[in-house]
Amino acid sequence: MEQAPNTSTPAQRRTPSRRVSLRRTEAIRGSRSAPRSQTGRKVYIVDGARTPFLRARGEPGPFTPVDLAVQCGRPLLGRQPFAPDAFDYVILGCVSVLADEMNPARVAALRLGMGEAMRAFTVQINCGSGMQSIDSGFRLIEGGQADLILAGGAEALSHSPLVWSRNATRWFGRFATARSPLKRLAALGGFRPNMLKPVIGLERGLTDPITDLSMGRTAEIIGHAFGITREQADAYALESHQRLARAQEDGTFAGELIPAVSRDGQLFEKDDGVRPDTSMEQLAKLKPVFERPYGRVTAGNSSQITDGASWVILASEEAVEEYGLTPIARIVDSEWSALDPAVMGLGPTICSAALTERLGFSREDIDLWEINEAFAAQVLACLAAWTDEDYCREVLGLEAPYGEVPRDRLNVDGGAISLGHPVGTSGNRIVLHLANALKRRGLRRGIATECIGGGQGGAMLLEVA
Ligand SMILES: CC(=O)SCCNC(=O)CCNC(=O)[C@H](O)C(C)(C)COP(=O)(O)OP(=O)(O)OC[C@H]1O[C@@H](n2cnc3c(N)ncnc32)[C@H](O)[C@@H]1OP(=O)(O)O
Repeated sequence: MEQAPNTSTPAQRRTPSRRVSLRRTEAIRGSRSAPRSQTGRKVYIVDGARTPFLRARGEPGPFTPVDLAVQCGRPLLGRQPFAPDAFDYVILGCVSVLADEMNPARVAALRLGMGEAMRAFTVQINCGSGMQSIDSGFRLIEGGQADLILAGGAEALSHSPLVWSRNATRWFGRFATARSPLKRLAALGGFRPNMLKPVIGLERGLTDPITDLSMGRTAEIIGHAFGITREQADAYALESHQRLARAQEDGTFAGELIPAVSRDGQLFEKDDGVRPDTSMEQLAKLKPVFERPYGRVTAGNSSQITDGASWVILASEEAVEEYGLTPIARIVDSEWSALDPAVMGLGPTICSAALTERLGFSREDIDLWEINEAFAAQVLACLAAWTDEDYCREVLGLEAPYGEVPRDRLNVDGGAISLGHPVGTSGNRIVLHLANALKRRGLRRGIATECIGGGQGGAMLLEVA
């Protein structure tokens, strides 16, 4: 394992420089949660659905986060043998909440006709939000406080709010509160054209506020530390597109993907980020985006900026019996970890290893993996870390390397590089897809895991019921 480089971006140079060292991740050992007993009630994933994932194309897309949640939520609720008001809670992950959709969980619940008595809350833990919503529901059912929960993620990155500079906000405030025409005229005099330049919301949102590193830069850091080459990252990205294209062709997403219709009647049936015809040659032509000229992270091997929503229905054993539901998979347990934000992409290595260790499983006991593809270099760095003796000993506290995850067991139907990454949704989608993929392939046990901007990781272990 190489020491990470001490490189700096112009943004970093404005602030005191910060040494980035993987050794600092040792601190994460203190952040693992204490072993939990397995005496809680059983929690099942009984159904779920998502919208097509639609690329953000530089202008607000046809759906807001709540629109998306409603688009796949309505048919999903319609195919259940119970009424929508039978749920105990609606929980929704959403990172970029729109000002006119505050607490989107509750807005979605009401628009879905789940009744005024429906309790609903929104969770935000950056890219972990969609998985956090499932975990929050899991804990409520496990602890006996609920029997049926609708847990989702909804994100419309194309609608990311624009953030104006402080000067502009101050000026808008003064102008809006000026009580007389004279005062309004005076306030108008303070206007400067450069105030119209927004601090773009999405770019800031994809930059860590503590280290001032973009998410792409954090992938470069760990890619460099674990010796991931540009060719390896491109080959991984190519395979992601090929796998998604194959899954789309062979009907893998039937039932999981529900078409969406915009207010002006346009039908969206398929994920539109996939490039079935991309090649190593085309990928090789793309310039590094985050570290020029020698970096390995390009538009071709990064997750795409996308709009999309996903829901899963969680049920207790009692609810399964009462409504005659057919479980897809059981949530066995979950784990969260925290680490240096500059190497946030390694989050999955820590929480997944801690989860299997706590449950008495080894890496070989896991039949399928969904590791959210934030960046190819980031996923590959995680895989390399698990085979690195020093990393496994020093960071994960393991006596031997955690082991290799075979590529044919990982992200078998593509991932965020080909499909897109609506950040508050992806964690939900990978859990739903893992459950379906385990069942379809007749496999037993899987882990869905993801890195989380800000320096965290989340993992959830499922078993086919
Ligand atoms: C915790 C976490 O999960 S962290 C992750 C959070 N998410 C992120 O950080 C998002 C990461 N992704 C990004 O920021 C953006 O996708 C970027 C900056 C990498 C690229 O953005 P854009 O430049 O808008 O990408 P875009 O899709 O337009 O592609 C740029 C070019 O590459 C080309 N391209 C992209 N992918 C491919 C491909 N697979 N094959 C061939 N060409 C490709 C496009 O055609 C385009 O070419 P053009 O300019 O000639 O039209």
